This record gives sequence, C-alpha cells and structure tokens, in this order.
Amino acid sequence: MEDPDRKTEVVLLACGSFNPITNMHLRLFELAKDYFHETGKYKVIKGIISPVGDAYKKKGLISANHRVTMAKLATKNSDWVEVDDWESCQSEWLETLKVLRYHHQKLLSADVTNSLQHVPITKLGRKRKQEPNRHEPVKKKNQSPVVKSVPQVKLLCGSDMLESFGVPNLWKLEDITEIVEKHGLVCISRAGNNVQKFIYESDILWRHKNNIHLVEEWITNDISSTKIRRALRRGQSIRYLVPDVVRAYIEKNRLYSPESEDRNAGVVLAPFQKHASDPKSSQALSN
Ligand SMILES: Nc1ncnc2c1ncn2[C@@H]1O[C@H](COP(=O)(O)OP(=O)(O)OP(=O)(O)O)[C@@H](O)[C@H]1O
Ligand SMILES: NC(=O)c1ccc[n+]([C@@H]2O[C@H](COP(=O)(O)O)[C@@H](O)[C@H]2O)c1
Ligand SMILES: [Zn+2]
Repeated sequence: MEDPDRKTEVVLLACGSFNPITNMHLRLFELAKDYFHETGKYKVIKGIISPVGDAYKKKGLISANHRVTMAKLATKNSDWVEVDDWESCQSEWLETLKVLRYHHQKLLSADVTNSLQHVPITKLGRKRKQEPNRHEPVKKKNQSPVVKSVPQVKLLCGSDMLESFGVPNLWKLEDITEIVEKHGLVCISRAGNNVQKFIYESDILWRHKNNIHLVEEWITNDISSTKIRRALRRGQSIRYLVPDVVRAYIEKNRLYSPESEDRNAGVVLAPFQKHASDPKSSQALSN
C-alpha cells in the first residue's frame, strides 16, 4: 500500500550558460530545496547543473569545456548538486525540454535497473518477456510491495528565464506546455521581473500554475555572470561573488577578456535560427 505521507521526490535541473558559474547559481538550488522541504510534500534528492553547449552561440560564451570545469569545481563540496555535461557535449544546440526528457529518462532507467537487481535472477528473463519496459514496484516475499515512484525532474530557473517564454521565436509553445504540464518549474524571483503578472497574462501558464513554483528570494542577491565578466574585463575583483576555486581557475586560464566577449558577435542565437521559420513559436505566449 502506498504511504500517504510519502514525499514526492524531486530532482532540480538548472539549464543555462554558466559563463561563469556564480555564487547566485549555487544559491538557486538552496532556495528551491528549502522551499520544497517547507511544503512538507516534497523531498529534493538531487540538483543538476547542465551548462549549455557551444552551439547555443550566445555572445561572449566561452568554451563548454571551461564552463563545465568551473561548475564542477564550484560543486565539488556539495553533497547534492552535481554537474552533467551531456547537454554540453552535443554538437547541436538542444531545446531545454529535450534536456529535461533526457534526465527524466535517465532516472527511469536507473530505477528499472535498481528494481531488477532485487528480482531473483531466475525470474528476470520471464519478467522481461512479459512486460517490456514496464515500470513496476518490486514485491518482496512476505513484505508489502516496495512502491517507489520515479522522481520528478523540475526545471529550476530565475524569473528572467520564465519571462523569456514570451520572447518571439525563442520557445515553442508545445515545449512550454510540456515543461509546465509534465515536469514543472521552480522559479526564483530576480530583480526587475514581475513573474506573477506574467503568469496571469498567459493562459497556458495560468492553467498549469500549480506546477509552477514561485520562490521569493528574501535575501536578495543580484549577481549575474554578465556582471562577473564585466568586472573581469575591467580588472576588478570578483572575490566572494564566485567560489574561490572558480576565481583561481579563471585567473590561471585568463578566461574573460574583451576578445572573449566578442565571441559569437553578430551570430544568431541557436533557438532563433531553429525556430524563426516555425509559426508555432513566433508568439509562444500571446494569450
Ligand atoms: N541573481 C539571480 N537570481 C535568480 N536567478 C538567477 C540569478 N542569476 C542567475 N539566475 C538563473 O540561473 C540560470 C542560469 O543563468 P545564466 O547562466 O544565464 O546566468 P546569468 O547570471 O543570468 O548569466 P548572464 O548574465 O550571462 O545571462 C537562469 O535560470 C537564470 O535565470
Ligand atoms: N526553446 C528552448 O528550449 C530555449 C530557448 C532559449 C533558451 N533556452 C535555454 O535556456 C537557457 C538560457 O540561458 P541564458 O540565460 O544563459 O541564455 C539555456 O540553457 C538555453 O538552452 C531554451
Ligand atoms: Zn542569464
């Protein structure tokens, strides 16, 4: 029997440039975890940082190799947030929905593997033949079944990312719908954004507002990667704004300069290239 007090397990996935990762990116995870635990209904079991690939073509985006390394250094002392480089290793830019699907699928496969490990070897062949790809709770002899649902993968973002859903040609309406319908979104407030009004003004977001978790950041902190890169270009200190190991890595490799800021200058951002001709994405959230 399913325990009604059992908490829903959640994995938080943050997608972005992380150019470079800042203390604020790490704070996003802590804020979201506190929020979910305070509801009493969820248990956050893992946080994943997925730096975007170079094919995103954002102006000033330095190589994924460096961005992933910095994110790994920044999270090496965390016992629950990790970096996944699958997205950044793809040769083409990937829609965020595909990244969410990938991580959900990965958890599903891990869960099935774990379940099968509990099934006696003699039964494995038969079980596989009868129920291909079925995800079933494992029933041990003389025990109640171990009901284990696969964790939900929720997209963790700042309010600027949520509001970017309204930028023409940037997101496909069907992607936004699947993100809020099947996965869910956790959005941390960010200075200058009025995300509640934004949700109110979109029928799709309003319909799924129960799956959009808004987290107020009371101890405000407006660090951004853009400001970090700007300070570095000007030879100013970034100490206490990014983890010290990240600062040391940037200095050692002389990562940000006026030249690096010019990378991809004049190049069209991948989502615009991909969606410009798609009428479904032109006005993603027009009502
Ligand atoms: N200060 C912040 N408050 C809330 N969310 C934030 C903050 N900084 C970053 N985020 C969120 O972190 C995710 C990754 O963001 P991203 O890599 O673009 O960092 P950024 O600081 O916004 O960088 P850039 O200035 O280059 O756009 C996004 O969802 C973004 O909204
Ligand atoms: N249609 C989409 O799925 C879509 C569009 C724009 C940006 N994104 C993602 O949002 C993130 C935005 O990062 P930046 O704020 O650094 O540009 C990136 O991970 C990018 O891949 C996804
Ligand atoms: Zn950003």
